[in-house]
Amino acid sequence: MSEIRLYVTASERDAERILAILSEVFGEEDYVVGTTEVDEKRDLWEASVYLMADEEDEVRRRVEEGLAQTYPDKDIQREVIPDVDWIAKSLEGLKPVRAGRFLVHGSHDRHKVKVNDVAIEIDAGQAFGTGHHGTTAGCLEMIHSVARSRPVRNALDLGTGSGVLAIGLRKIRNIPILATDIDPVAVEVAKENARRNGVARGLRLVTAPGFHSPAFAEEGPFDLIIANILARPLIKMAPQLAANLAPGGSVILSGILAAQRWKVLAAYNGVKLRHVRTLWRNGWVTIHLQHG
Ligand SMILES: C[S@@+](CC[C@H](N)C(=O)[O-])C[C@H]1O[C@@H](n2cnc3c(N)ncnc32)[C@H](O)[C@@H]1O
Repeated sequence: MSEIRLYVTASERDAERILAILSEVFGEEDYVVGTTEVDEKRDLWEASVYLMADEEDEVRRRVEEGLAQTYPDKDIQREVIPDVDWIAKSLEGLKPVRAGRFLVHGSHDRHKVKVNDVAIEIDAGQAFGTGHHGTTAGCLEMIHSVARSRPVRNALDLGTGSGVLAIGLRKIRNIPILATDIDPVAVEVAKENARRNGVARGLRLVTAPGFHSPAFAEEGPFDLIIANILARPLIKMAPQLAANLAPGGSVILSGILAAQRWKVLAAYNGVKLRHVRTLWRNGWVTIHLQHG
């Protein structure tokens, strides 16, 4: 189901006030709210709430009621963040992308791989993850740094898409990896990509929504869990994700807009995962958390 952003455009001061109103309206509920700067010179900001499409009428009514007293004339705008957007985004530009030691490239750019590159060959297709999106590149960079600094004996890539992250990790660490996706088409694409990159052995690919598969208990708990999904499902999954993490393990989260990061961090602090590092790429953040 698509995610929706309802937002109001205002000056920085008003956007902060509107954010306070939205925080009051939605309190401890599971909605991500935040402000984003749109145009510094014109002092234009957006205060937003993120929700699932089937909640739109109800959430819009509550936003209207919340703003009625102080901002009765503010226009509530909407943006659809459809799943298909992930694929469209991943098709943007097909030049090779560097992230850490990784070079993600299409088959037409095989000749551009240099000696020290860890090459991941992915052709744009039906699954998200060619390396062009800030979240994928951020995860690859973070995987490189975590794998270098911590013992990682097994890993989970939740929401694997094209398989790019699992393939990258398998290329630098000869460890068992479970990679899952809610979308069976993505799982098939990832299997093909794993074969093409010569890392099919040791990489188990499974179709599963969230943590609903016996594969997690069979392969886990994991020293490293990578999940590049959206902020809201990540927040919901925090307890299950923590339960599948080995003691002292690391988590890499992405798919999070900069304005959403505090809420994600709060959810994960609640399950005893502490913040280690945040990487920023094109308005998206990738977060490294550690158990204990
Ligand atoms: C942003 S893409 C990330 C793909 C790849 N890991 C990357 O970093 O480029 C998110 C992927 O998560 C999958 N996904 C979304 N919700 C999921 C869920 N609840 N459980 C498992 N996979 C999910 C989507 O089908 C999609 O392939």
